[in-house]
Amino acid sequence: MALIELDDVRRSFTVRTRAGRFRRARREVHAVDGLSFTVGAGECVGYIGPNGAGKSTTVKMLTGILVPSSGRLRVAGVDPARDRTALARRIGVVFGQRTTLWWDLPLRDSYELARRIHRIPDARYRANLDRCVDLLDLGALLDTPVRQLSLGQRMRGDLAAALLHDPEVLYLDEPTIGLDVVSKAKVRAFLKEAHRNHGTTVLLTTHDLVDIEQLCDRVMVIDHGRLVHDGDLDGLHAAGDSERTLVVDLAEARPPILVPGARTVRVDGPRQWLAFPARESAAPIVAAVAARYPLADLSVREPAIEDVIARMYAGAVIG
Ligand SMILES: Nc1ncnc2c1ncn2[C@@H]1O[C@H](COP(=O)(O)OP(=O)(O)OP(=O)(O)O)[C@@H](O)[C@H]1O
Repeated sequence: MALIELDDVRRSFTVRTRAGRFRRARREVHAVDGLSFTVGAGECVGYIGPNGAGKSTTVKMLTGILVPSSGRLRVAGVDPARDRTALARRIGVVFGQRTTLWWDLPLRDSYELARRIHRIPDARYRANLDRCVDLLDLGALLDTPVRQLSLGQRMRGDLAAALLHDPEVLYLDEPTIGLDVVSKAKVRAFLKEAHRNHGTTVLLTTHDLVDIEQLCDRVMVIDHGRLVHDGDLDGLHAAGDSERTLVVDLAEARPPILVPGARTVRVDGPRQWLAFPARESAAPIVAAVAARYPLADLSVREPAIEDVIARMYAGAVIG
């Protein structure tokens, strides 16, 4: 069953630009320009693209905040713009850069408000709150006003608020942006649990390919308001011929490392950067480096989404 359906959806904005000293010209911006896709119940789909590609405009239409200029759009069978209030009980939204929590109130009070707004039955509310507090490690923070929370704590608080009413669909807009490694891991583990054990359908916007790699089976790429890729992450890497980077810290400075399957692209003292195809495993390269060189540390870096998309265009393998 499709929970999200878009058929030739468009949304334009008229912007005024200065054209000479006294004249102003009107220009149409096609933020979303003929999007068609469906997301099935229980899918976790990455929705990525460069800045200004039309991601936020899509999510705003899916939540009913913006009305499409044309086309057909349904979420759980509902037209979001027409029935925004009914839909609000069935969806959850998390924005990495904005909070839906009450700034001056303790976390606990924001959750209590969510309980009333969504009319969550007592037993279900208590069970869901206990689960979120446990998985997101919120126990010690419940009585802290939101404005005193760190970014990572606040994000965990926001995630709980978005899931207390058991939404069928969850929109996540940059849920790991600005978080440290530990907070990112907590957020990802929680989302995995929500998706696997509760069948929540997730649409995830992010600039971090690790989010996609760990959470999504499918990734859609949007650019200039159009869908330019819909498939798995390996397919995206293959289309873009993209590369990951193995960052190697040797025990001492050495000439460029030579191992099969990777090429050394940079050397800075004992640190060396080795590029290898993103769709290949890092394991044999790590093993070869470890067998031949004295190692102090290793890490693998994902390519930037912008680079993957740029390479897709360079290879003109869009589909
Ligand atoms: N209210 C608006 N008025 C005028 N133009 C807008 C408005 N909202 C979005 N746009 C334009 O529509 C295009 C798509 O914007 P959108 O915010 O959807 O992109 P995005 O993919 O979410 O980008 P980012 O990754 O930077 O958040 C941009 O060119 C943007 O300037």
